[in-house]
Amino acid sequence: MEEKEEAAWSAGLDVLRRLTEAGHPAYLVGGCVRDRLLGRRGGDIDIATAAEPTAVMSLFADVLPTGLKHGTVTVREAGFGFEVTTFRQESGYSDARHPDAVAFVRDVREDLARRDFTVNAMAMDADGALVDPFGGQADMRDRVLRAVGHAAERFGEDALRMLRGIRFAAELGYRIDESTWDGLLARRDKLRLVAMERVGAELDKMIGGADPARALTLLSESGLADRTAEPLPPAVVAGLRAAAGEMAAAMNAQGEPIGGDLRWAALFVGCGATAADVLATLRVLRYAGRRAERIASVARLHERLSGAIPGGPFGRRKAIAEGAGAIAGEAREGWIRAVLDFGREAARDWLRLAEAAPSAIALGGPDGPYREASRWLREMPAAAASELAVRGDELVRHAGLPAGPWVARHLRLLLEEVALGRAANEKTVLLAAFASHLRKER
Ligand SMILES: Nc1ccn([C@@H]2O[C@H](COP(=O)(O)OP(=O)(O)OP(=O)(O)O)[C@@H](O)[C@H]2O)c(=O)n1
Repeated sequence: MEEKEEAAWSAGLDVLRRLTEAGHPAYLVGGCVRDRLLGRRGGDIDIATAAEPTAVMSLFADVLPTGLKHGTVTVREAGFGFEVTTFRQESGYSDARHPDAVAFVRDVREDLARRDFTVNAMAMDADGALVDPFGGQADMRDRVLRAVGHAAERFGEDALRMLRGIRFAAELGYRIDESTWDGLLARRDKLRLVAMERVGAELDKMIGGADPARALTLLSESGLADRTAEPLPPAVVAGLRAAAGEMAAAMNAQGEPIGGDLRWAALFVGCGATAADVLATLRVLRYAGRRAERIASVARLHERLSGAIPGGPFGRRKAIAEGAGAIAGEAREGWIRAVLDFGREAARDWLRLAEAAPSAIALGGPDGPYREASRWLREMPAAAASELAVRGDELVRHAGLPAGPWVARHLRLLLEEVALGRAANEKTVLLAAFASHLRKER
């Protein structure tokens, strides 16, 4: 991985040299310079130059006009793509997201002046020399996130920058400069102008980042959490406020770090959001399909286990942890039924959360029954109808009845018996059990 990133970096420098040799000042700019100085690798390598797009296009063989209106072309070099953008100034911003007009300028400093934060407003030439007119290096040293120039203006130009600011502060572990924070508070109502998918993408980076708990705290303190274009469910907003501390345990877990989807699940579970809140939130944030399903399944399973759904098995957890026979048996059965209802995947996800943050997630604390549950899950001979030693069409043939919804119902009955260890997962055993179920139904 590292090798590939170094190869991309040196290909980027080649592009810079080609431009410079043709008489056009050119620099690496923005996030790639910031990350390089911080010793971080990866991410896009962006180039800014005095050359106008037509001049850039004439210099490179493999080049695509990807954003001519904004002065951007994509140069492909050594198998990597680089956005090369003409130095520009922006003006207008009537939608608080995009400039109404851009104008090409001659000096990289003018280009840097339109950027959001000092650490993002540095340029580096092909020899590694920095252009740093706003004190980005000093702010890095002091670990402070500061807007370039007048903060309220920067946030008014593009309201997304408020979320970016919180993300960078959390990711880099920087404090937010006071006048930058004041500027953010002054413009926070503009957040409603930002498309929800953009809000979702920023939140996702915060949750998946280095310090999600801090990001959530800043979101609440700034009031941005209640100012999105489409409201987040009140339970979630309240949860962000209340649970950020507790969630730190789950999301910034000391043990095996958990990935983005599970962190979302941890957040929801930890703030007591219902599965319905979860789905509503993910819909508002435009997280589609499988992801939303995965996160919601964990929340549903947790809801079941915590007894929010009647019959939750982990209610008398202390007794279970102490191994009290009848209650442990009941818990095991409840857990197995929950696994059948929500799937092995959700069960594994939930167990990983429980292990990562026993006090926040696992009902019953560090000694709670999740350890037993892990064993119960491993010992289940089948967790889905497809794992049974008998298929639906065999039941149809055996019964001599036309296929119908009864097939799925009977497969489920057989699955429960197998999963609970009351019947062996063998065809003859299952067909006999099926015959007996049929007789009872008549
Ligand atoms: N709303 C924005 C977005 C970007 N930029 C500028 O454009 C650069 C590149 O933006 P982008 O690639 O979106 O972000 P990065 O800063 O590279 O960081 P990340 O990739 O983590 O989002 C930023 O560094 C910043 O100089 C900005 O001023 N305002």
